[in-house]
Amino acid sequence: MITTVFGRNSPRTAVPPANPDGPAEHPGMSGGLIEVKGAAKSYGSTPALTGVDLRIEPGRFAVLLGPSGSGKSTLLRSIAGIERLDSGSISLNGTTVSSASMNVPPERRDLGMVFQDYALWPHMTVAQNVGYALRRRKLRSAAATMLITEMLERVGLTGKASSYPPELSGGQQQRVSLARALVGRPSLILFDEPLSNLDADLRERLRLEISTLTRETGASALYITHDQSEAFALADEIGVLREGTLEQYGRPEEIYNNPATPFVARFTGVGGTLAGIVTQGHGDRVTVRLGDSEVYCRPAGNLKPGDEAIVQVRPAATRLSLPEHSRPGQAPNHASLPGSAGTLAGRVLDVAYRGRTYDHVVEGPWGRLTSVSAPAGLPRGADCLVTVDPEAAIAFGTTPGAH
Ligand SMILES: Nc1ncnc2c1ncn2[C@@H]1O[C@H](COP(=O)(O)OP(=O)(O)OP(=O)(O)O)[C@@H](O)[C@H]1O
Repeated sequence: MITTVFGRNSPRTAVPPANPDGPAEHPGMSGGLIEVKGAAKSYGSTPALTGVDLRIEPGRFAVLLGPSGSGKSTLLRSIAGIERLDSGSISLNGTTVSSASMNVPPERRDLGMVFQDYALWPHMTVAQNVGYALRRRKLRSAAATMLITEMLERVGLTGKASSYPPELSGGQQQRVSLARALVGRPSLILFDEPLSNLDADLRERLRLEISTLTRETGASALYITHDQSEAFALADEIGVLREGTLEQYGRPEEIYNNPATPFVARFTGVGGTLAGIVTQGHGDRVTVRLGDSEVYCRPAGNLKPGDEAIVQVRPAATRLSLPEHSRPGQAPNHASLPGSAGTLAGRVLDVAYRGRTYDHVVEGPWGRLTSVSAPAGLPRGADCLVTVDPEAAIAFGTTPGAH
């Protein structure tokens, strides 16, 4: 985490950014093109970004997802102009704004920002905070008042124009911050984990408002979070960062269905990672032996028999059933035929009620799956079968040079 006057960790009374707001030069523009090329940045001997390339098309809502310390804030703050790159460049709408030798200040970048800690002026009213974003527009005060009133209405704060930020709840303060970012119609809006300080219910509601209102303005957006469900709920495109490197950037479906690396798969939701040996390939399927069982998977890259592999199983890829000996009178079920999904015999270690379904933790000689869902709960200790859908079980080679 970073602490600066602009940072997420600054206290509620922090001075807001020099310009957390709207367009200085091109009011009324819609989404801008953002191009990041070879962006690198270290803090002393700690690398934060190690050569990131990223292109966000105009009007797209991009989300950067990554664990703590992966470089999300550094990239966002470099795009904002708050941090300087060591090498590489950033351009907005075709104009270079950051490079090793130059750094256009935030207030000249035609962007708005929403921070985790709101960064509102405590001594200004709500209307003045929002109006701060319009100060460069030299609007007549009646026109500015109209824009501010409209914006406050949009974010559900009609009647709070004369309140001061410390008189508002966290959710209301974040709405003021959103109004301030949107009112000037910048071509780019940056979101620095804006929902992290809010409770679950409010997070959900505000997330929807951020999504809807931002898309209505037509602005491009870059949003950082470590929460995969937030990323998938908001994004047109998701970028997954790890240790200062962008491991993959693409549509949510691409990221989920074709994760480029085991890390991307793990960070976007897996219900288990199982280690085994590839025994067969059938075109776009491989068979992986896990102990005395086999599963059928989609290979990430080229895998051949004998390769060591890990299988990342998406939670939606499993189906739970009782073994034959627990279903008297039923014919044997040879589920483990090539081309069909493999079945793993195991035992229920834990079970949790999740509303419409039950989530089971199932263990066997092949490993452990942590999120096996079923409409009815099996008791702890019960023998069971887990059928794995090959479409959502992805095998990555782990033999050096295997792919
Ligand atoms: N001002 C700073 N001084 C020294 N090191 C820093 C500074 N800011 C970031 N770093 C380091 O740079 C790396 C990337 O940090 P960054 O804050 O960009 O990651 P992040 O993904 O946003 O993490 P978090 O979600 O915890 O804020 C980390 O190793 C971090 O410790």
